[in-house]
Amino acid sequence: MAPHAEGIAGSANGVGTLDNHASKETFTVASPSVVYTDNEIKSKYVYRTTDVTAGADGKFSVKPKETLYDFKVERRVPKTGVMLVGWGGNNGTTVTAGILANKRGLVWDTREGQRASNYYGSLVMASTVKLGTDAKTGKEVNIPFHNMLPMVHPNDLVLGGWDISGMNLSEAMDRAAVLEPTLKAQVAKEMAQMKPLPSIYYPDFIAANQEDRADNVLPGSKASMAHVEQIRTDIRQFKEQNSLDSVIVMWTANTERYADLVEGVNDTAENLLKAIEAGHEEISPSTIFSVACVLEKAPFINGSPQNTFVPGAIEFAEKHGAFIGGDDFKSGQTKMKSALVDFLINAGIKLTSIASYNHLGNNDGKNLSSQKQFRSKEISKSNVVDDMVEANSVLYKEGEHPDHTVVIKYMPAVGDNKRALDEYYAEIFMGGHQTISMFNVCEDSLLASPLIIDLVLIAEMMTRIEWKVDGADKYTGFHSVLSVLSYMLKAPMTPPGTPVVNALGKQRSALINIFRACVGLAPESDMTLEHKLF
Ligand SMILES: NC(=O)c1ccc[n+]([C@@H]2O[C@H](COP(=O)([O-])OP(=O)(O)OC[C@H]3O[C@@H](n4cnc5c(N)ncnc54)[C@H](O)[C@@H]3O)[C@@H](O)[C@H]2O)c1
Ligand SMILES: O=P([O-])([O-])O[C@@H]1[C@@H](O)[C@H](O)[C@@H](O)[C@H](O)[C@@H]1O
Repeated sequence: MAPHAEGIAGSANGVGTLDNHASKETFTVASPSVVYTDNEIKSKYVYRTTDVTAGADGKFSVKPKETLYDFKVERRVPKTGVMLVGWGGNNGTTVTAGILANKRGLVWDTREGQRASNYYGSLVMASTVKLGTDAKTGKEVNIPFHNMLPMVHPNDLVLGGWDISGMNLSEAMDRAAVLEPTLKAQVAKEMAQMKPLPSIYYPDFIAANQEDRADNVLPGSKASMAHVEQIRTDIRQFKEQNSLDSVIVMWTANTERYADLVEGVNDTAENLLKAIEAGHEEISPSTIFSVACVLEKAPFINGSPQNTFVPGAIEFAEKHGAFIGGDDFKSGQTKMKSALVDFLINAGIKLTSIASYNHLGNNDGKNLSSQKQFRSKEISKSNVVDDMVEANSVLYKEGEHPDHTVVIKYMPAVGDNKRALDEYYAEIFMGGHQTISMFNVCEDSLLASPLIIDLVLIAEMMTRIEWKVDGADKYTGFHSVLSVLSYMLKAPMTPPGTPVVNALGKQRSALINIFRACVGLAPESDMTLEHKLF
């Protein structure tokens, strides 16, 4: 039997009892619209939008609209496992060591003195949200985002996964060269017990320079239902061996080339299954994982830029009511871009060119040194400004957009410490120009690992939220494509036909206000009229 993935035991004391660090419910909503039972939080929520209709005269008719929704949140926090595809990589080893260190409260020596475990860079674990204002003092009351709803705590996550490299996680952590030796030494023994499951390897989808790592692969070098069934078995065994209630699967393996969209092959769910059975060359390993996860009802998130979710894969997820999300962690250079572009354009400054260069020396960079894999990344890094540009018809005519170039170079010497150099060039008042140059050293895996945690915690939370229009009989889940994950992703997937939002501020507000709605709270508008109308 294939070696099973030894996860991190989901307990602080290592004897199987789950030290439940789940979010402490630090508030109760006192409202007739919110009902708490032992198992659920039920809320009635008035969703207010504004319908706009363009008249023949070019003027808009604007009509406020109200929809009453019922939300239901399951309060019981499940024992949750995470299976990483690419577990032996820089991100996989770093996030595993990070969770282990946090679970054990490790501190370690560095040249700059002692450092302690934390979850910095995680929106869920290290950012706060405004709950409201103090009824007496009028001061803002802010709470950790993690406490908005009953969420899994990352310390309780059980980790496992697959890798085409059979190296145990301690050796792989050394190979990644991300963490301090004094920290690695404290987790090495436990990580040496963790061995990735053999994975699917179709050489044509990743760079040829990855071949020397591929010593832990399943038989077969192209799509087959046997691969789907093996991944399903792996997920079931992992769940059973660790007594898990749920499993989330995350692709943090190498960037694949784009799959060609071929009618009759990956355009529909039915054709996709047939193409897998026929061993079609255009079915990628990541798409095989997505099909297997859908069949196991394990949410599957793509942290890389390739088009894993071909139309047939999306339709397959929709048909099974399973959750998928992606694409491509938004960790450093692009996260900065989506914030800066949001600021510049919303300040009425006409951005006219963006030059985005970076070089890095990790294995991701090595894989991206191959043109087809780079192309996947170039696409995800380039589309991140589209919605912000299209929203401003004062600055940009129809179809007009800033020049935008993306360059990535592989420079082994810098390892995981990616150097991002950006230039933003803009037109300002009366023919002036503004040039913003930025040199941003991103320790890539230390920026991406907290995003992996956020994606897992939020995706898991979304499996425990249901909704219905008030008066309807049955509750149902959110759409299969979890666009609520967009804040963590460069090329956010949305339900087919719905708009993509890349503006970082809007993405964060959407997530927070959806969580607020689940406990019957109005969106946070920051109007603070209570401080203006008196
Ligand atoms: N800041 C970041 O690190 C960042 C940001 C955005 C996106 N990403 C993406 O995340 C992914 C992982 O990044 P990384 O730095 O950890 O890369 P990495 O190369 O260190 O790790 C990838 C791992 O995937 C394994 N692998 C390749 N194909 C596989 C398969 N079919 N099944 C299982 N394992 C497979 C490799 O052996 C390797 O261990 C890359 O696609 C990268 O583009 C990373
Ligand atoms: O989020 P971000 O820093 O723009 O994106 C990063 C790129 O700049 C880098 O070249 C690539 O190797 C990483 O995988 C990641 O995608």
